[in-house]
Amino acid sequence: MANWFRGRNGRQDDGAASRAPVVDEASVRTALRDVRDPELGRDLISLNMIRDVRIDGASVAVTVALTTAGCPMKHRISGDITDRLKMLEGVEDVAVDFGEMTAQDRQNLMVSLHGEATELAPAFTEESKTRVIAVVSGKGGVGKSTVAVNLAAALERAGKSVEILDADVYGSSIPVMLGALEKPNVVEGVIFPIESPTGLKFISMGNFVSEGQAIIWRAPIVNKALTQLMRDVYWDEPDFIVVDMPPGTGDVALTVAQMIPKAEALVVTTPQADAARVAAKAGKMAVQAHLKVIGVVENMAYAECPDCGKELRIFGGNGGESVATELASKILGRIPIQPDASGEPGNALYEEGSAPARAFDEVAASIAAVKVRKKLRVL
Ligand SMILES: Nc1ncnc2c1ncn2[C@@H]1O[C@H](COP(=O)(O)OP(=O)(O)OP(=O)(O)O)[C@@H](O)[C@H]1O
Repeated sequence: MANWFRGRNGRQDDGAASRAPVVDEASVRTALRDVRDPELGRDLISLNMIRDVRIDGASVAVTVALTTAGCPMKHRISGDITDRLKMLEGVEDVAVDFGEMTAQDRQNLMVSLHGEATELAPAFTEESKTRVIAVVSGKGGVGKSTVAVNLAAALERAGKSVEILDADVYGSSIPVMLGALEKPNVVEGVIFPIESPTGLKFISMGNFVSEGQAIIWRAPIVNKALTQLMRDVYWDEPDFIVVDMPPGTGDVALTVAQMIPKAEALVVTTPQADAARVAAKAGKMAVQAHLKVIGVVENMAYAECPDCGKELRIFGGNGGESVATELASKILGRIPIQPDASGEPGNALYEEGSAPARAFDEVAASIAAVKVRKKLRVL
């Protein structure tokens, strides 16, 4: 504990007798609830990382127990603590010391992050407040992934916390769409969602394989991998998890639907009759797996005439209406064709206020307005 009271400015206590504290320990601990571990996403107090608080006059020193002594986030944590504690009235110097968690501490931490050894992470259980929106489609290429990421962004704009699970293992496009191709952090067997440049958190099998590498696993292996994503990823029990489902009515889509019976299916179609026919089938499969169909999104519904602003129905058909009727559901949104915001890596999100973004805001508002009855957590 040498250098105990050394602040960021490097000033050191000269060993003088202790002085009357300007704050008490409870205020320091309350303030530290605002400081999050950048990797684990929770505050340092609830993670039980603050081990010691010492106050001497205007100097405060804290000891932080890290999951591993070589934690690369050390400096950031130290800076965040210093900044926060210096906001307390009277505090002039802050010193941050680091220690390491014991094996038992780490075990306790994992249980608190991850729940007991249940089949799926707490967010996917019936008792959790998290609503799971499974975005399904019949045909590939109708814009299912585009809808998934833009819906997630719209829910965030509406003030909700959101994470994305890319379950479209064979065609995972979310990492490219969000411009985040890095591998996820794995701490003590827990996988942490990746944060895209815009702040959307997601996890995708695409981040575990090298870019361009095709996934050729057979269905049982894929099912196992998906189970792992729903069990071993640290889903922070956000308000919503948006799942980009595999297209169609195949084995993998069915298994995912069966694994999360509390999920609500959002069916994506384009106006064309062939897309609508298979989209309705995919919706029925979701119903068979006991998912509730929450609504239909008609993507590429029209293009806006640049001169007169009128709707130009480029594709014939009224796919959205027919899917909604067949599934006894309703259309939550019609998304216009707007090619210039899409297609480029990291550029799949429509700009806030643009016509498609506004259409997604309406979809998000309708979904957020649904009242869901959840089971009580069994203690
Ligand atoms: N409203 C839209 N306007 C213009 N282009 C769009 C729109 N929606 C999607 N697209 C484009 O269509 C293509 C397919 O979209 P996307 O990848 O979202 O479809 P998907 O149904 O998820 O496909 P897959 O099942 O093959 O993954 C992409 O290039 C995307 O940018």
